[in-house]
Parts: sequence; C-alpha cells; structure tokens
Amino acid sequence: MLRSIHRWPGLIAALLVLVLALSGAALSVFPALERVGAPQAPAGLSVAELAAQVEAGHPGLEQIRRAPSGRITAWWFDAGTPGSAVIDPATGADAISADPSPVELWLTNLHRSLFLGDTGRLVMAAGAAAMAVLTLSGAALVARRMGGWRRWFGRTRGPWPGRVHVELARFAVGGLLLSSLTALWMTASTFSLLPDEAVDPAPAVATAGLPRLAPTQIPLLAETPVADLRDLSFPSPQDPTDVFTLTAAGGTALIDPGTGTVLSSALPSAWERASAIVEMLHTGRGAAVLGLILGLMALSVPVLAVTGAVQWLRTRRSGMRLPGNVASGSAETILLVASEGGTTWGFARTLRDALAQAGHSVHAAPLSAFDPARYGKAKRFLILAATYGEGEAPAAARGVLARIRALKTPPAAPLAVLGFGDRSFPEFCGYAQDLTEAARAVGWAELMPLGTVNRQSPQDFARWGRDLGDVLGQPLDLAHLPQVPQGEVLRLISRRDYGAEVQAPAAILRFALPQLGLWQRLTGQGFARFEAGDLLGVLPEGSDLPRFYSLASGARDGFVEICVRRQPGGLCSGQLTALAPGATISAFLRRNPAFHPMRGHKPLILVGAGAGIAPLAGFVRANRRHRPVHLWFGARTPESDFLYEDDLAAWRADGRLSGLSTAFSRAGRREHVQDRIGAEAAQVGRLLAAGAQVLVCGGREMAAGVREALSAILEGQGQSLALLKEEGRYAEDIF
Ligand SMILES: Cc1cc2nc3c(=O)[nH]c(=O)nc-3n(C[C@H](O)[C@H](O)[C@H](O)COP(=O)(O)O)c2cc1C
Repeated sequence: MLRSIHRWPGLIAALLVLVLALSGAALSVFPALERVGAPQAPAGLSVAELAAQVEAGHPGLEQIRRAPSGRITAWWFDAGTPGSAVIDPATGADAISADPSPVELWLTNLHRSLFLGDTGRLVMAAGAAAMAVLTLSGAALVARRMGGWRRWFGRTRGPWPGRVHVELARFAVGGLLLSSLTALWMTASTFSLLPDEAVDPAPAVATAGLPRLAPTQIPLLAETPVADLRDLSFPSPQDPTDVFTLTAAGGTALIDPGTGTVLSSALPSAWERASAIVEMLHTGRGAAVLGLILGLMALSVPVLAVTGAVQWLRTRRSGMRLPGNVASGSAETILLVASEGGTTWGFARTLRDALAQAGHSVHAAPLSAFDPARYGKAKRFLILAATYGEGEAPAAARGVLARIRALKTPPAAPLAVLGFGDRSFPEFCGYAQDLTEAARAVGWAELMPLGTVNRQSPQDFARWGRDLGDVLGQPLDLAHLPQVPQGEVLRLISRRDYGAEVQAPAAILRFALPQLGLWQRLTGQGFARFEAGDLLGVLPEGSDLPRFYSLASGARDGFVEICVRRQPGGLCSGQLTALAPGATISAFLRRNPAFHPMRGHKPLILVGAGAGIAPLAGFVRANRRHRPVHLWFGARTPESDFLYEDDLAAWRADGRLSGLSTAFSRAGRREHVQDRIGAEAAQVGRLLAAGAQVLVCGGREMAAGVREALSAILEGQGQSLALLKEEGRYAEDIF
C-alpha cells in the first residue's frame, strides 16, 4: 500500500516534479548572489537618514524598499521620467540597475506557472502536492527498510538503485518536504484561500495641510532603523491630502507629511506573519544559506527519479508482483521470496493462490523487504529461496542473512524454508540451508524442516506442498506449471570449431544481436543490456528446461557469443554444436551479477579451462581501459583446443591482456591450469597482494584444484580464500 502511494505520484508526476526541483534549485542561487552583491546599510542608520540621502540625489523620490537580503531599491519620477536603482545606503547614491535578471525572471515564471498563468500555477501546485506525498511516503518506506525511525542513518544494503535511492532520500527528504509544503501554502495564499492579506491601517483622517517636512524632521522615520524597513512611500507633491506610508517589521503607519504625526497604524496579523516566514523558507529571500541548502537537496530529485524508475522496472521484470496481496500487518501467512531469475516467483504465485483458496490471508513480498516489526498478525513464515554463485543469495536478497543473524528476538511465528536450486551445483540450495541455520541459531521456531526443489521440479514442489498441508491440517495441492521463459530468435553468424582430434569437441558460436524494440532499448530489457559473464538461457528443442551458457560478449560488442563443449548424449550441446551459420535458436538472457569483474583498476586474475574461457575472453575483450589482466588457461593440446588463440594474441598485442599462461594436459609439460598457478605462485602472489580479483570458470575438478593452489599462495600472505570471497574478490562459474 505504502509502496503504491509512493510509486504512482512518482511515475505520473515525474516530469512536473523534475521541473519544479531543477528550476527551484537554480532559483535558490539568486538570493545568495543578491545577499553577497547588495551594498548593506551601516549599523545604526535610520530610515530618515537614508530617505534624506536618496532624496538629495533624486528630488522626485516616490518609494524606497528594502528586500530581506538587505538590498535597497528606490523609485523616483524625474522631469516626467520614471527611474529606479539599487542604492548604496552608505552614501545614498545609485549603485547598480534595479532591473531584475532576465534569467531569474524566466526561471521564476517557469517554476511558478510554466508560463501558463493561473492554470500553470494550479498544475505546479499539483506537482508540489505530488512531491509532498512522495516525500512523506518515501520517508515511511526508508524507515521501514532501515528497521525503524531510530535507524534512519543505518547501513543500507541490496542492489545499487535501491541503495542510492535510500542514501539520497534520507538526506534530502526534510528539505523536499519543506519546499513542497511551503509551495502549497504559497499557492493557497495566491488564490486567496488563506486570510493572510496585509492588514491596511484605517484610512487617514485629514492631514494638517502644512508644507511637507524633511524626512529627518519626522520622529517615526528617525526612530526606525533601516534594518527594520520594508517599504517607505512618499506623499505625492500634487496631492495635499497624501501621506507618508511606512511599512516596517512592526507594522504599517500613515504619517502626516506636514506635522510628522502618525495618523493611523496597523499590526500584521498572525497569518500575514506566518506567510512571510513561509515565503522566506521557500524562496530563501532573507535566509540565503537555507535557500542554498534546499536548492542542493532539490538537485537530488533527478537522481531519485532515475534510481526509483530503475528499481520499479527491475521489480516488474523479476515478476515481484502478486496482485491481491494482503497487507503485511493483516496477513497470517508471510510468504517471502528470494529470486534472481524470477522463476521462484512463479512458484510463489501458485503457493499463494492455493493458500488463498484454502482460506488463508497471504502477504507475499521479496525477502529483501523482511522486517519482523511489520507482521503483527503473522502465524507462519514461508521463505522460498533460490541459490546463486556458490551457494549464495540472489543479488536482491544479499544482506538478509546478516539481518536474521542480528535478530535479538526472532519472530514468534514459526518458519518453513523451501530452497530452489540445481543438484549439479556443489552447494545445492546452499542459500536456503544458510537461511535455515541462521534462523535456528537465533531461536526462530521451525514450522517444517528445510525442503528443496531441484531444477524447478513441479513434483518436488507438489511434495513439499503436501507436507505443508499436513502441518496446516488441510490438503494443499500445489499444481505448478513452470513458465517457460519467452525466448528470442538468435541467428548464428559464425562458428569456430576446436578439439575434435582430442575427443573434446567444442565450438565458439557467434549469433547476431536480435532486433530491439524501442521499449527494450529504453528500459534495458532483454538483449538491450548484457555483459560478458551474464548467461544465455537456451531452450533446446524437445525440452522446456533451459540450459545456461556463460556469455563471451557484451551488448557493446554487437553480437552474442558463447562456447559450447559437446557433451556425450547432451540434448542442448548436441543441438548447438550441430548448428550451421544461418540457423536459429530460441534463447533469453539472465543476468549473473556475481560473476562480473569489480569496477576499478585493480588487477584481474582469470582462470579457465576448455569452454570455461568464454566469459574470461569476454572480460579481456571488454578491457578497453587496459587494467592489468592475467589469464591462466588450460586445454589439451595447443593445436586442437586452444580456444581464442588468435584473439588472445591480438589482445596481448593491443594491451587488453597483460599476461597469458597456458597449461596443456596432453602436450609439453602435460599439466593442468592449477599446476601452472602453483608454478607461477610468485607472480600470482604479487597480483593478489596488489588487490587482484580472481574469476574462475570451468569444470568442478579444475575449480577445486585452483582453489587449493590459490589457498596455498594466500596462506603464505596470511590471507585466505574465505577472506577473499568475503571481499567479493573471488568468484566461480562452474559447470
Ligand atoms: C549462475 C547460476 C548459479 C547457480 N548456482 C547455484 C548453486 O550454487 N546451488 C544451487 O543449488 N543452484 C544454483 N543455481 C540454480 C538456481 O538456484 C535455480 O535455477 C533456481 O530455480 C533459480 O531460481 P530463480 O529463477 O527464481 O532465480 C544457479 C543458477 C545459476 C543460473
């Protein structure tokens, strides 16, 4: 609910709020410039002295006004010609032109009304209202995410768009709320919806009709310091009944020009005073530093808009929306989902529907939104969690384990965890296991022992559903039809074959990028945005289960490239390695953020064997900034299966690859890549000491050997692989 309140005004009024924020930020500079540029009155100068000095230079003086910045402007009528200037109060002489800056006028018109008069003012007021709703709902969402208002400035976790959004929001929210609420007040004032009009003094009774006194002879003008002055109007020489009108901090007075006596006066009402304060807070006129701070905060709005939109698109893309969700505070079953590719959300939907049909109220949410304080009516927690990397959390759920481990009191309602994984990975459902152990460690009661679903098996899921039904005391039929991801057609443009002579047939397959729609380009969906190391899901003919291949190219390369080793009896690898140029396949993209080089210029140690070179070759190809990259590559013989041999030589020559070490198991020294790493331990050690990140891709045995070789080197440096992993400096992509 709160999220919808935040999302919809944000999406609908985004442009309006952006115009308001950016023009407001630009306008905030003017009061500061005026404050710095305006000649200030010397201390103790009275209004009478100032008026006398200005009148000496401009006998036809009509009005003097002092702005909150201290800037004094005078208007006069000289020989039938009107004139005006900013006055230097120290001398009474003209200082600079009183004409407002055309840029400021243009910006003010844009900011107030989009140049559309009253209609524009109402539109901008709607923008300000949207901004107020956004800031209030945003503040509540930040507090919820951080685990309460008291942890407002706590550490943020999770994927970057959400993190940047929260980091910025918590600093800017106060200023944005102040700006939007004061804008609404000022609009109400403009449309006379507030009783804040200036209280005029009662009309003056007749003046004495005597000749006008000099300003210095008028007691009230002599007593009033310039610092209190707002406005002083002079009586018209042609009208003997006209008076001096002085508006100062304390109110407005009408003064008989012939006697200097106050004929009538009025104090400003509380509303008028409040409106003056609101105007000062909004415009920064009279509070230039505050204005600049508010302007800076307004500059966060474009970043908030972009990160908010990216987050929204990501959520949509990963299917994290189950319509008809019950609010977190009223649901009895809390269903939390940790997913990277989105398929677990399909299972969550089936489970939610079955539970709802059985009469349960279910709140489904991403696991990253887990917050024990929010589930007032919870009777049970169900966590569906996929596993990535090497037994790790999907990117969106990173940090949740630490939050569970830090719980002082576990939720009262018991927990069941269902892991989604693939038995071909060494850490089958490793993340679900970690969640179960963390929950047990903090004393969170178990509703059911850990369940697992291998390769999205509907049978495994149905079996777990029956067990859950037994615990709930009512049958639960979970008939889930896994959704086959929508593939796009990729056409093969070239292939390079290797390894047939050494019984390790493999091919580098290069496909043309599919045609992209405008929406895909704008949102970065599908093949619009990918990097080497991401995964290509290929749907083989005759199976609904996709097979994943690491990408050897990024979108910037302009093609989609993978390496495929033909597995004996392998359905997908058999079909792929039989493709002729011009043939097509159906495939989709899956991001794999756990296996990307970290940003920066620290060295990369790339280790791969056979077809495992694919993502590593992609990293080298993308290394246009020439960070130090050293590749250790293993194959059988240099003649048969040295994949990318020519490309590697070219990248070595142009500086994208700084070092290449090869290991051939059936030629020369007859060694494996891990042996080469051991033999070159000194160089590996130097790179590790320089902060290198290690990325390993290949078979399981090779990865185990590499781990062992690296551990030996790290031990010598007082380091460990576990430490490296913790710092995000070691990642594997194993098949
Ligand atoms: C790059 C990658 C790494 C994976 N790592 C593991 C793993 O270490 N252990 C495991 O059991 N499953 C692993 N899996 C399998 C996924 O957990 C499994 O396919 C899951 O159903 C995906 O759910 P999702 O689509 O909701 O993210 C991995 C899958 C991919 C694509």
